[in-house]
Amino acid sequence: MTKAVVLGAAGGIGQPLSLLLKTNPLVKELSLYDIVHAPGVAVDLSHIATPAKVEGFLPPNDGLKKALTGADIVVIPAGVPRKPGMTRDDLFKINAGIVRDLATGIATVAPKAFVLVISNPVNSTVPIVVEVFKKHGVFDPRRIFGVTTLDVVRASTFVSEILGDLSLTPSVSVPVVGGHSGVTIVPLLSQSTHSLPAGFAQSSLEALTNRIQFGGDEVVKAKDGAGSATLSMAYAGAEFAGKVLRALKGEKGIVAPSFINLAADKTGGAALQKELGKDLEYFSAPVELGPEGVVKINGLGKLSDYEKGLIAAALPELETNIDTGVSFISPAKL
Ligand SMILES: NC(=O)c1ccc[n+]([C@@H]2O[C@H](COP(=O)([O-])OP(=O)(O)OC[C@H]3O[C@@H](n4cnc5c(N)ncnc54)[C@H](O)[C@@H]3O)[C@@H](O)[C@H]2O)c1
Ligand SMILES: O=C(O)C[C@H](O)C(=O)O
Repeated sequence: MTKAVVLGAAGGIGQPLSLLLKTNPLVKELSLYDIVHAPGVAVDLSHIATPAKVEGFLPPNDGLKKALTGADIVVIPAGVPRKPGMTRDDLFKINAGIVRDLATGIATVAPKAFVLVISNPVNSTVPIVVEVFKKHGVFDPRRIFGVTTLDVVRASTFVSEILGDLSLTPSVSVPVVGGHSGVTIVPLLSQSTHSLPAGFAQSSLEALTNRIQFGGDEVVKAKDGAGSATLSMAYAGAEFAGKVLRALKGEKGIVAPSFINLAADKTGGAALQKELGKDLEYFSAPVELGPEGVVKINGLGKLSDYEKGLIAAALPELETNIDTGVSFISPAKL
């Protein structure tokens, strides 16, 4: 009986993500929690003819506790989205407290659940969840994930557009590593399953890289004050959750990039830190998933000189973002 929980389920991401989870045959129970509207969203979804039993909860009467009881996987899209002119870091003031409180609930009620963090800024909110779990003595680095799948989805789409054939998109795979904001998003286009056209200019490569790094801004601008990516994020979140669920069921060899604590695989994490030349505690890298979460952190593979430069440019901002998250919960550590 696999139980999935969405925290922030009535929001722009939460609703379509809950819809997609309701259609996933591996989900047998789906609990929706939000500070508003979750019971209504749950009743609506409950009429869909798929196996998952859906329930919705609000904060009163121990709603969070009831939603989380027995959870196997918890996805968190709770929090405020960007408006034009804002960076993801501008969301920290509000979202840090939201994520801390929800993480406290998970650490108390469902400490063994897989936690998938969507709320921005991911580079800081994941360390917040980890520090909360450490404080409760229930931290398992293999089970806490920052969802960076939207960057991978964008990279596949944009490369397919350049190749002039969107039908290729499902098979185009580009590793995207680092973190989830601006220059910390590092697409490794030299490792794309589908090569860019012969003679693709360096200036075009830089423009494509920039588009992947700032794809979120493209949506924020187009929505013109009405928020950020919701539908593409719901798709990406359901993709990643689907992989975690398949791994949980015992399927082997599933690999997906995710922003994780590098203690999840001590050997792979140390090797990655060596490659980076920096003892970062967190990084988004391709990880192999298993029934207990992260099995193996893969290295970066062969990088072009341009990609080496992108990684070097990402490291200082990543380090600052991580410190911001850690010190929000554990100021004495820094
Ligand atoms: N990781 C990514 O790639 C990615 C992509 C897109 C958006 N995001 C982030 O996801 C978050 C949500 O975006 P959105 O567009 O769905 O926003 P939204 O405002 O539409 O929805 C957020 C939901 O969270 C709920 N919420 C607020 N505080 C809560 C709490 N304490 N407990 C439970 N629910 C609470 C709100 O009521 C709302 O329903 C934002 O922080 C956004 O930046 C991340
Ligand atoms: O850009 C944002 O603020 C939302 C999200 O992180 C995205 O990449 O679309």
